[in-house]
Amino acid sequence: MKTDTIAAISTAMTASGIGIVRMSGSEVFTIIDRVYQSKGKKKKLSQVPTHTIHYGYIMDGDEMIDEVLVMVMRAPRSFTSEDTIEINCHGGVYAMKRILETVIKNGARPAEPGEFTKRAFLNGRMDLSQAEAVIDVINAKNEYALKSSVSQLRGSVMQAIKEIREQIIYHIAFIESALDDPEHISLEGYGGELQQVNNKLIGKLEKLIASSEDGKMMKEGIRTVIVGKPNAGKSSLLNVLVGEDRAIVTDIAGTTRDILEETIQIHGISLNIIDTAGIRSTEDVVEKIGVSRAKDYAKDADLIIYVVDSSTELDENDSEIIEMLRSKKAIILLNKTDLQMITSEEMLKERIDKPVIPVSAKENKGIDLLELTLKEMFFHGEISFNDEVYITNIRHKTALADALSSLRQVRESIEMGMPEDFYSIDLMSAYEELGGIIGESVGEDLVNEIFSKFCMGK
Ligand SMILES: Nc1nc2c(c(=O)[nH]1)N(C=O)[C@@H](CNc1ccc(C(=O)N[C@@H](CCC(=O)O)C(=O)O)cc1)CN2
Ligand SMILES: Nc1nc2c(ncn2[C@@H]2O[C@H](COP(=O)(O)OP(=O)(O)OP(=O)(O)O)[C@@H](O)[C@H]2O)c(=O)[nH]1
Ligand SMILES: [K+]
Repeated sequence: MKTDTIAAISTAMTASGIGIVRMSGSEVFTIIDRVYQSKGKKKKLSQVPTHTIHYGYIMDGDEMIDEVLVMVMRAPRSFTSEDTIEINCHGGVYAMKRILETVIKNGARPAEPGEFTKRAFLNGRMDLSQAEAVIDVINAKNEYALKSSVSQLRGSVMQAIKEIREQIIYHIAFIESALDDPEHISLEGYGGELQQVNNKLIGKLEKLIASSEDGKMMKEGIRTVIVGKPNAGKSSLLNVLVGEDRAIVTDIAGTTRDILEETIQIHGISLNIIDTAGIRSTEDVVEKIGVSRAKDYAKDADLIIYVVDSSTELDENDSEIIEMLRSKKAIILLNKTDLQMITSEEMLKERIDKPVIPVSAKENKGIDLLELTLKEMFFHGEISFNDEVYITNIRHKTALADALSSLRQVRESIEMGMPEDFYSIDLMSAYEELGGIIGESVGEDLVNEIFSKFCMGK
């Protein structure tokens, strides 16, 4: 099949050690033969075997642009399943752009964002859930996000969906053939049998949908607000937490309001700590801004970390904060335990049923217990990737929910003793809704929308 040849810079558009210009399509060999020159000037890359690497130069006519290594991958043994060439050049922005320009001048066209992966999908190398995992791998910011997206990339979601669909289609086929041929295939007692299977499938869908809670936390991190009276040690604690994994700390300047979101990693779990410039710079957090302001920030949070100075007494400000915590997931960090204790763990536990962790920001103590508590609170104590499939994609979750309601409809129809063709209508809806996840009979608009969110060159 003839396809036009696409080209893009696949590495970041900043100066770096090495840059990659990638090409895929029917004409890559014609194009590379025009622009590549080997050291001895004899070698034609159209003649070399697949998965080989070649040293040489990229030429724009007589002009040498850069010294490069070129990788050759022949169809169908490539990421896109098409003939693919990757030019590894020096990672200067200008050098990369010049090479891209040259291959375009010689017959390639600029790729759209995500177009390489889109081709991999359209050529059947991966299903839609795997293609979507590619972007999740790129965006993964912690260990669990990476693990769950690589597992999806390797087909875990696709596999789970396919197994469920196979069972559904089997029963649709059975009902249809029995209805076509009532003399030979009896539907006597079939409702009861289908009900059992259907209940199992409902259970599976429910489990997958439930996994999306964990999945979302893994992928996006836990939205966290730190509250506490002035001088409780919030900044000190944040510094200690940040210090846990300094290399992966990121500062993301918020686009709305003056919110600063800082992501910290606690053994692979991301906490997106929402901090406000306003609150930070005010001397008297609780008094001046009031609990109501803190409540505003806490409203959308997945977690509130309440820092208490154990060397002082609890006062009415603490009482207000404690009230605010009741309806939320919250962890109390009892700080400054290196000092003489006035407020104890027990005193807090009497007032509210939330985990209290004694810590000392000064001496860097108690942070491990925080990690365990987080795991318990958000991941039911364990995060395993052995047989578990995590749904991290909202599109998948929506499709699963739609399929679930179709299967519940089947259950109801069986309970009400409706005729069998009613079952097969709803089974078919579930089948199709699940098919959307893996990209079966999805519209072109949806496919375009999904891939348009990818980066350039992917
Ligand atoms: N340079 C480079 N690095 C990359 C990619 C890429 O496209 N280029 N990838 C893009 O995301 C990822 C790797 N994904 C890839 C998937 C399949 C094939 C491939 O050539 N598959 C062949 C050969 C397999 C084999 O020889 O065993 C095949 O499956 O037939 C290459 C990369 C990450 N790193
Ligand atoms: N002894 C001891 N002192 C601590 C500890 N944690 C923080 N401090 C001290 O307490 C004071 C206040 O700490 P901060 O981290 O600035 O407190 P904060 O809650 O951010 O204060 P505001 O920014 O005013 O809200 C500083 O002098 C810290 O050095 C601790 O664990 N032990
Ligand atoms: K301070």
